[in-house]
Amino acid sequence: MYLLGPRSHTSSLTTRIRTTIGARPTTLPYVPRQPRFSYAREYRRPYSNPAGESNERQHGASRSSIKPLTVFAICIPLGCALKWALNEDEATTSSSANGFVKYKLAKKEDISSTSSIFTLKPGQSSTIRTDDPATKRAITSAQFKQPQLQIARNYTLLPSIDGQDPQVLRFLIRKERNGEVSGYLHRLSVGSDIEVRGLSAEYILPEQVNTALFLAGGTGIAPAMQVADALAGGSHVHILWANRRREDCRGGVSDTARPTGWNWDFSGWWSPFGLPSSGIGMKDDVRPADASAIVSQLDSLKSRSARESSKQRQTLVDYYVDEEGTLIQPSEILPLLKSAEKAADEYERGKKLLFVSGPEGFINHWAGPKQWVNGREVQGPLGGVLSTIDLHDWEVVKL
Ligand SMILES: Cc1cc2nc3c(=O)[nH]c(=O)nc-3n(C[C@H](O)[C@H](O)[C@H](O)COP(=O)(O)OP(=O)(O)OC[C@H]3O[C@@H](n4cnc5c(N)ncnc54)[C@H](O)[C@@H]3O)c2cc1C
Repeated sequence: MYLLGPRSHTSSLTTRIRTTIGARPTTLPYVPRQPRFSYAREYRRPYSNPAGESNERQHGASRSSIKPLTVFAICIPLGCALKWALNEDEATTSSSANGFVKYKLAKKEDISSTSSIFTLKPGQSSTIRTDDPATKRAITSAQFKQPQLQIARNYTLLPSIDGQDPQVLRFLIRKERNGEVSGYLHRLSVGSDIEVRGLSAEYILPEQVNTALFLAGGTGIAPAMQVADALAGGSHVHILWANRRREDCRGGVSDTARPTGWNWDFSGWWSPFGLPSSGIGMKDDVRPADASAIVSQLDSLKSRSARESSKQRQTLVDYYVDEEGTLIQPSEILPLLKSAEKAADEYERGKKLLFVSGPEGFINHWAGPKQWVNGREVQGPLGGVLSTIDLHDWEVVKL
């Protein structure tokens, strides 16, 4: 029997709400969500600017004769506007009204033609810390503000790399075609201000995890990396990472041997990304020298787990590339589930978690859509390909 969830737990943890700038700051354990790649538009509050308001009044005043009362009426709003403008930095950097704090875009590292790693450094005094013990076993994301449109989107925090300042934040952000926030972020130059709010937890890992198996699509690798980081050395982690193009996972070499006859004809096999499958077979047996920063970080996570654990608790990564016709097959998942179950019986207990993370189409294909209940998004029943597999006591988590 499979469990989808733990349902009540994850439904509250992974609840997705439309996010407005004016909403309360979100901190653990409250977990707001907004659609990952869903086309739902978020509520937009019209941009209101106290300075603009005062200008209007100023304009109105200039049409009338200048009387002492009028001067007074002009000065007060002008003074307020000036004070607001001068205090703006303080307000946005101190967990203020809307909880956003100012960061500087310190580095933008291209991973592919559509995605980059954004490295953020604190703008002023108040920051979001990545070493908070409360977030140690959580999959966390932060919200980025698009100031002109007054909308915000979630981006999953990448785990720290060796020697990283705990005040620094890193994110893998894909530029969506016509995407409002991702487009805005990708247009920013290094040194620009970015307003960020968070962190919030999408999911908190149970105390005892035996195995975490990830079906990750595209930027869905970020939560997989957080889990691999949190469980390194203590649990078995196996990530199956699917991408549209090789450039997204440049230099990635799969750990698990392929089944014989891997160069099957994939025509007709449904691609979760909607691209035609060419059936040209694996290409990741040759690792270019210039592995992407994400692949390098995955390699570091694998080395760390190998150093810190026995063979049964290692981190493995397999790469799948749409344009190469290598797609995650249901027939590959079953043996992985079985071998993890066998290892669990032999070595130790703990939960067996099967995560599905990535674009909406990817999640729908593997685990069925999430559902909206009373304005909140919940896990919904298990559907898709995984519903046709006997999952025993694996828990499925849609991220
Ligand atoms: C918890 C969580 C974590 C996330 N983590 C990451 C992450 O680490 N990295 C990452 O890159 N993303 C992540 N996302 C997704 C991210 O939050 C955004 O959804 C994504 O960047 C798109 O936002 P946008 O404003 O750029 O695009 P939107 O403006 O919201 O548009 C999204 C897509 O919809 C299309 N679209 C817009 N309007 C319409 C319309 N009317 N009709 C048809 N199509 C339309 C656009 O062309 C675009 O392709 C995460 C989401 C969640 C919920």
